[in-house]
Amino acid sequence: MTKPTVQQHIQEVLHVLPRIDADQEIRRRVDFLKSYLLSTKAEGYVLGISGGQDSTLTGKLAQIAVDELNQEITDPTGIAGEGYRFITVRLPYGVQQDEADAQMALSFIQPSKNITVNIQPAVDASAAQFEQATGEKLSDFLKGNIKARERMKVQYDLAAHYRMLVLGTDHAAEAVSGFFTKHGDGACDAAPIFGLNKRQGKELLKHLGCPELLYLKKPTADLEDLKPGLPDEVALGVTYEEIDTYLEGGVLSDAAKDIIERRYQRTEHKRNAAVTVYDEWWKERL
Ligand SMILES: Nc1ncnc2c1ncn2[C@@H]1O[C@H](COP(=O)(O)OP(=O)(O)OC[C@H]2O[C@@H]([n+]3cccc(C(=O)O)c3)[C@H](O)[C@@H]2O)[C@@H](O)[C@H]1O
Ligand SMILES: Nc1ncnc2c1ncn2[C@@H]1O[C@H](COP(=O)(O)OP(=O)(O)OP(=O)(O)O)[C@@H](O)[C@H]1O
Ligand SMILES: [Mg+2]
Repeated sequence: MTKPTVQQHIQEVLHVLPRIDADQEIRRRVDFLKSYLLSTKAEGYVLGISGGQDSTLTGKLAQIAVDELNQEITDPTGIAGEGYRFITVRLPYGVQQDEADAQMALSFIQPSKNITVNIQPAVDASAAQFEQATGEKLSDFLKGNIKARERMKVQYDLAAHYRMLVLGTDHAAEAVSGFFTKHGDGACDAAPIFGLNKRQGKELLKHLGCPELLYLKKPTADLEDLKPGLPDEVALGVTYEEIDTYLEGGVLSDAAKDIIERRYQRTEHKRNAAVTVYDEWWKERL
């Protein structure tokens, strides 16, 4: 048997299908959220809503899941008095430039409850303490990762307080490039859109009746003070169209392929649990 190419290997590991049936994908991901929740003692899900594509999709699927559970279970008060809930959380760093988009996402999702926590005081305090302790300036880039980890922390605080689970928005186009903060937005209890690429995520949102603006806007991590709204594609040096084509097994330029595969190799540690003496993955070269 011939050895699979790196592209085929990645496609398989990340579970990407070259073609999807949007209704079927919505159904299986909502069902997954419902059955996983039922298999735990948790009373719902928590997720940060940014106004971007991934949290809009993940949030909508979560709300459908809890709504269906509450309809199907004859005594929804059986667990907590209010049935299952989905709590969204707005986590701006001060004032968010695309706050209107985040509000549009919330109107589309119609969460059971929304909470807003301004992460700026906590992030600024962390950065200031770091600088005082080391006597060195923290880069704007690394401060961006503090923002992502602060958002993770708030979501876990809420989940623990309300006896819920934290959702993540990791998907194939993000996983392949390792474009997330380790133990920041990369940390979660369940990742319902895993395996989809960016294009497929758009397709699901379209089927769900999402306002176009929320899936046609340029994806951004929006973490750097000095580069507000920096498009992911600029930071990555490759477009999502190219990443999606790669993940679907399509043909793209050698230059784009090379960027994707180098990123994949470099970020292997992010797609694994902390390395131990029993692991071998770090010795393997694709
Ligand atoms: N080989 C290795 N084995 C095990 N661990 C390794 C390692 N190399 C680095 N590490 C660890 O990983 C750390 C670096 O990883 P990390 O802290 O994630 O930092 P890093 O990958 O440098 O930065 C995160 C990237 O993700 C982007 N991001 C973040 C959040 C959201 C989004 C978005 O799309 O919304 C994008 C962000 O713009 C930035 O480009 C190192 O400080 C080290 O602790
Ligand atoms: N300002 C914010 N408020 C609440 N949650 C946020 C915020 N910024 C980021 N997040 C959380 O971090 C996740 C990762 O951000 P990411 O930019 O990858 O996704 P997105 O904004 O939903 O979609 P897109 O990639 O299209 O911008 C988000 O899905 C969301 O859960
Ligand atoms: Mg974003």
